[in-house]
Amino acid sequence: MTFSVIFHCMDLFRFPSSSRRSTQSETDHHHHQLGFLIPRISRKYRSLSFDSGLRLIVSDNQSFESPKRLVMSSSVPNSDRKIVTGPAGYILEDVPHFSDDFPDHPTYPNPLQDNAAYSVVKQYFVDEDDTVPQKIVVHPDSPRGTHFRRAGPRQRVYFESDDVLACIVTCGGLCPGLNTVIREIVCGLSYMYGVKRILGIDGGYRGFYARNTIHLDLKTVNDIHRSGGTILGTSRGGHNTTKIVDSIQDRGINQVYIIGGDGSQKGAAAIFEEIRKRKLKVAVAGIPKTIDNDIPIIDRSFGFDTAVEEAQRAINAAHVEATSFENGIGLVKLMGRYSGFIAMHATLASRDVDCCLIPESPFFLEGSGGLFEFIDKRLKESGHMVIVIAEGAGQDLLSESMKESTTLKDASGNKLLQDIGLWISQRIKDHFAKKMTLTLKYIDPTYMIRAVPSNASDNVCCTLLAQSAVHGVMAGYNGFTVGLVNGRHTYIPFNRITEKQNKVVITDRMWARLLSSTNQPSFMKQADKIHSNQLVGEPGTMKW
Ligand SMILES: Nc1ncnc2c1ncn2[C@@H]1O[C@H](COP(=O)(O)OP(=O)(O)OP(=O)(O)O)[C@@H](O)[C@H]1O
Ligand SMILES: O=P(O)(O)OC[C@H]1O[C@](O)(CO)[C@@H](O)[C@@H]1O
Ligand SMILES: [Mg+2]
Repeated sequence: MTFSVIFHCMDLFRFPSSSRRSTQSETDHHHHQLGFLIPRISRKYRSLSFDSGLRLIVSDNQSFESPKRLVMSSSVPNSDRKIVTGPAGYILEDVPHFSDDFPDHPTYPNPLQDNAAYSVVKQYFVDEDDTVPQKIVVHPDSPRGTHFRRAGPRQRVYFESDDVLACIVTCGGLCPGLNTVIREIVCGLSYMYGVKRILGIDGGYRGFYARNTIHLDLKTVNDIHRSGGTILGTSRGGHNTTKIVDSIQDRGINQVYIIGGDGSQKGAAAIFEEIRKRKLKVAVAGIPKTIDNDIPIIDRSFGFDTAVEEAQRAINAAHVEATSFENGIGLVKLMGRYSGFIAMHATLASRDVDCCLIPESPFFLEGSGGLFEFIDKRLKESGHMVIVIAEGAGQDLLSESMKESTTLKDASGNKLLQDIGLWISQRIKDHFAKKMTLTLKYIDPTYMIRAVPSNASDNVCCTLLAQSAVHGVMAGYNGFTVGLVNGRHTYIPFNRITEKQNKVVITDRMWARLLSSTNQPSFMKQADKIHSNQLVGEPGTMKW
């Protein structure tokens, strides 16, 4: 149920859910019906709660001449989506802010202004109106489209250093850089904002209510960025929103930093909604983490660059094995439960891969246009072959062959995969057994790739993400995931991060680049080709 809100000057009018714009007389009529003043707050937004639980947040610096339309949704869990429109189709998908719920919340000068390291920077604080466009490839008459609030420090903060009790939790699968993000949240809070009380949550979400906390300070995190994994431990499952928020409330925690993938960010959104319902002055910030790069909107997730770089070692080994034997095949399985970004980018980086198989691009084995036909052709051409397959690819073929219909799930509800690498290796060996001498070596570096420390580029990425999260929380922003959008750090509403999974779009130019680098066929049957043409959707968020 969405209410269109037309407001003029200092008043707010609520109209029945319709997108029509009201005439002045109707507006006057509604004004009398809803005639109420909205408490002024110290920011551009003022909030108003109706008994229906709907909360509308409007910006009040509107002049009569330039009425804006604010579309709000009262559907849970995004009860306070803040969408502001502007000229030429400008849309800001803003994030919640402390002042939305606590209009009289005190603010303090940002201690950074007295910090020697930052005082030399001319324009260190981010301007209130700085926003970042989601789409940067535009035409002269394109509408300006969706923007997100730019990350960074603001002039005023909503926490006094000694009042802060922050906690950090890591959830889901491992990813290079987890420890760097933990380290830089601790360093950012300590060095930039003088915060001394920071807790680690032990073992993922369940640690909130089932474990003691871990003390974090500059000393304990000093060199953790050199190790893979997470010093806090992680887990899947165990997200009990009530128990988690009870623990946050009982412990007096007022800042929660959640480092995790798409599942964790959904968990963060649920925690934020519960905190809001309880009217707790607690900030919740998500730092997106996934080796699969399956989180939408952001340019890429931290750890992805390291994972692609690490995958090169396995692909190179596969290439050495394949070229050392007659009709040698080196087959490498990489991570990618639902999204094939690692396999795609590792293949493009290597230039030695003859065939890349990902979950988003269906393939079949037997018959004309199938994988076996292509292997036969490639071995005849060059006598060796390297195949890279994402662990989520071909699961349908495997389930069919094993006559398995039930899909097992992990504690978080993610699909538990069969080992496609082992299965397809056996199928290839069986198929060519009577046709030619073939030597196939199967390499599975999946966990090796995600358990390593982050490389230099990801370390910088982790540092800036962590600092942006700290700046945002201290500035009173709430219920956001921090993320790089077109090279700029932004605060993204949870609902945008959790609305879908980022997948390789096989009608995108990037996939075409891959096909032209491996010269593999599309492996699509005619029916799939028609279906995929219908799939032409948003280009993937990979900005290449
Ligand atoms: N829809 C959801 N609502 C609340 N909590 C969730 C939801 N989905 C997942 N979670 C919780 O978030 C945590 C992490 O989820 P999950 O295991 O899916 O990993 P992830 O965060 O997606 O990371 P990765 O994909 O990198 O493994 C788990 O504790 C899980 O219980
Ligand atoms: O960590 P687990 O439970 O073995 O799950 C492995 C999955 O986690 C990921 O590493 C991240 O989601 C996937 O690439 C992989 O399929
Ligand atoms: Mg996930």
